[in-house]
Amino acid sequence: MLGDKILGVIGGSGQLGCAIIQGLVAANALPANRILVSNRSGARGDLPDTVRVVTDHAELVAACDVILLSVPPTGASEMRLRADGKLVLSVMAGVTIDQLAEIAGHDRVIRAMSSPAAAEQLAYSPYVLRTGARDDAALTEELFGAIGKTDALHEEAQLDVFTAITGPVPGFVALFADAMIGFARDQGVDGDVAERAVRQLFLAAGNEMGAGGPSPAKQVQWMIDYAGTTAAGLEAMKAAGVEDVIDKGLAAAVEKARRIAEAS
Ligand SMILES: NC(=O)C1=CN([C@@H]2O[C@H](COP(=O)(O)OP(=O)(O)OC[C@H]3O[C@@H](n4cnc5c(N)ncnc54)[C@H](O)[C@@H]3O)[C@@H](O)[C@H]2O)C=CC1
Ligand SMILES: O=C(O)[C@@H]1CCC=N1
Repeated sequence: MLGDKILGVIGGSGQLGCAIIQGLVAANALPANRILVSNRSGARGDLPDTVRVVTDHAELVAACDVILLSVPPTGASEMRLRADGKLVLSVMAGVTIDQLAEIAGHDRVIRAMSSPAAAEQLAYSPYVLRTGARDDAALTEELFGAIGKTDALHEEAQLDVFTAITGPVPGFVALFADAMIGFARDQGVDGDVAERAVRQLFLAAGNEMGAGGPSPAKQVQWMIDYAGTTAAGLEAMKAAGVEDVIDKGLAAAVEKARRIAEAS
């Protein structure tokens, strides 16, 4: 279905738009010659060669069946695509589905979140759709399924939660990794060794968590029940309020995503 369409990515030379295109092409979901990019700053080197780049949105809209918006949210709500009933999707943080309907000029719109892990087909891309796009769920799942995993959400507000937790990659995980590297360095471990060790840990943990198996909550409980060195560390972290700190940080990110709608 998606393979029969022409996809236009507005902002497709940017970090996220380019990663989505790379992932779609790598997954053979869409050949590069069926993708158009419209970008204010022109082409960028790592876009597949046969992606056509234009600077005029009207040219892209006229040529494409499906339009994906991936420009910065500031000022995005002022765009007017006059997309003539064509499916318009967005991966922009904070830009609401009502604003998307204004941008598209109709309500065949889908608001999603994704991440640059799309390039490796490892993004998580949840979405909500407006009534006018209710027949487009299968195509949307094909598109986002090709670049990772996807879910249909029923409450738009939850997209702001995923903007905070799965939009940035490695995002908050990098902070935890850096704290572990810092701890090892403070114990006298060479910086390069500490970094190599922690990168390997996160690779192993990521593979294990991504493969399914017991839930993270069960894994924590097993480590606590094992009553070894890790249990001592986990209990000390919990007693120091690590979960509250994470809650506060993520709540601040969600709040910022919600403020974007007012500012954009
Ligand atoms: N980078 C990330 O990790 C994530 C980004 N997002 C969202 O994706 C969107 C794009 O973000 P990035 O790719 O990081 O930004 P970016 O700054 O790397 O790329 C944006 C691109 O859009 C172009 N552009 C700006 N205004 C334009 C316009 N009016 N018409 C055509 N092109 C225009 C710029 O020249 C630039 O190439 C944002 O809305 C952001 O909230 C969402 C999840 C993760
Ligand atoms: O940090 C950001 O603003 C981008 C948008 C969503 C996730 N990362």
